Amino acid sequence: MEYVIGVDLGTSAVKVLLVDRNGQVRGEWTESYPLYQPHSGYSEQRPDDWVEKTIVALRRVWETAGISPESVVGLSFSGQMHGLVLLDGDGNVVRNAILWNDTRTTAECREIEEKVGRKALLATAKNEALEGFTLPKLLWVKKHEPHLYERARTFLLPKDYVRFRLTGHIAMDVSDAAGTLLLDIEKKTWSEEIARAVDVDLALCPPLVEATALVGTLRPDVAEQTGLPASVKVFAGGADNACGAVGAGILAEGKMMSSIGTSGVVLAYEQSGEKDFAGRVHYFNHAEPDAYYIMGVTLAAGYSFDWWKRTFAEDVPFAEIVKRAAESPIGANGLLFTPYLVGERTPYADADIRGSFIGIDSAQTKWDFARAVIEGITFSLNESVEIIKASSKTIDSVVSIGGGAKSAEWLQIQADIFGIPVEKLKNEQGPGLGAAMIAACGVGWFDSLNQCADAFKQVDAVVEPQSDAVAKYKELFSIYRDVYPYTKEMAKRLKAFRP
Ligand SMILES: Nc1ncnc2c1ncn2[C@@H]1O[C@H](COP(=O)(O)OP(=O)(O)O)[C@@H](O)[C@H]1O
Ligand SMILES: O=C(CO)[C@@H](O)[C@H](O)COP(=O)(O)O
Repeated sequence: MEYVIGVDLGTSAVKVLLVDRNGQVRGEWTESYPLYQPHSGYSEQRPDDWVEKTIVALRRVWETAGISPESVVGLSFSGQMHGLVLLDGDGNVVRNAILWNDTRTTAECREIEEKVGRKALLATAKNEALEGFTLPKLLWVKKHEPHLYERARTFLLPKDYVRFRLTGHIAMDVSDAAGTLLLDIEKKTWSEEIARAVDVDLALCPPLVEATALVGTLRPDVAEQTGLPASVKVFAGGADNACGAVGAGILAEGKMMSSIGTSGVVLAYEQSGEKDFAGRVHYFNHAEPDAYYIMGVTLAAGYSFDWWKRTFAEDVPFAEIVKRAAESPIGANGLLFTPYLVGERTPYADADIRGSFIGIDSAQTKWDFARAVIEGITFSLNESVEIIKASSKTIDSVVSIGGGAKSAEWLQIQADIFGIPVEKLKNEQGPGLGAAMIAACGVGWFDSLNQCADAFKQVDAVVEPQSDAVAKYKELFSIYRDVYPYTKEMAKRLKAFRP
């Protein structure tokens, strides 16, 4: 039996899946790494942590599955998007990576809007200047750490850096490059116009490849460390949301995905790259060549849940917290939560907003708070569902992936808040599966990602919305929506007191 490997470089951990020709997951291994948040709004990771942990996970996955490593024929990647990795001329990392959920770059976003022009930005990059994207981070380093910027010769995104270290080849795939704000989304080339306007040398941009492209094989030293054969074919791979969409079979119009990882994402397939969504949603190239997707992003989805657990119930496992939270009624006995712990993206592009609990009552317990957190995260995702529905897409169901899809109770809350049936897959690791599917097509097992998805995607259950719950959540959602405008100015005034 032959196998392929999908590596998902997430924000909380690297998750490696070993998959056979029938799409059965034969092995899984996860290695976590720290996130550094020295100030409010800052979020960094050490790129070499990603490499070290990926190498450990690649060895452990075949060892624990008890297979011969010689039977692994292909490998590909899915990665957290937008993070800036700067390399010097010798391929060494110049500073810690600045991640997608780092919001220190509001001034740089305004600078991009002013110099490129919002109209030109939306025509070429198809997206607004948001703090999370890569170009504002590049400009921040240029302004605040000029000595480091001068040393930089190339910039990469997180999974591209790991792939470079594993194969020795420098490249960035188009689906991830779409999140830099430097890509001409329709032409799939670096935009000279944007680079010139903000005075960034295009020589910093790496060669572009499709997510499905073969980029090389493993370096001999990496083969030795991982125990895998040096002949393993390595395919570029894509942005985690693009790969999540591949793994969830979002490869045709009318299909939608919700992902609750560290971030929260609601995504829909888009055949054309020529539309104008006026920046209301992110509009990126898919991992499938010549396809696109639109999505809305909640910055702190699983991250809010993580924060709550860390702060109020450290020793209680996630699954147990969800179970206890589900015992609290819909609306958590009158408590509402907004998940703006690190600012927000969709629908409020606001780096200064912070979260709230509204309606605290002496009768509430800590499990009401847990329920409010879970509901608040899902309300935030529902803002994106509403925008996508309004963009004239007919959506019959949503495929749920990510850590948040592990709990049946949370899947029911998603179905009830979205008012749409929610599909649960056998394995919630959509991005890792999508990466494995890219490798499976690359080594010739399938002719197309669509054909591979038909064989690999395994729906475990469909969770139907319950009409009583849908009605109650509709009412709660309208209260939830009022919290942002009422707290916006207060959050700005509190900024001076944040660490
Ligand atoms: N059993 C569970 N039930 C619900 N949510 C969970 C469970 N286990 C983990 N999570 C949530 O999933 C998140 C991790 O999801 P994951 O998709 O692995 O994230 P990432 O890709 O960002 O590393 C955690 O932050 C946590 O909030
Ligand atoms: O910034 C975005 C998408 O624009 C995030 O979705 C990142 O891609 C990180 O994803 P997770 O670690 O939550 O999977």
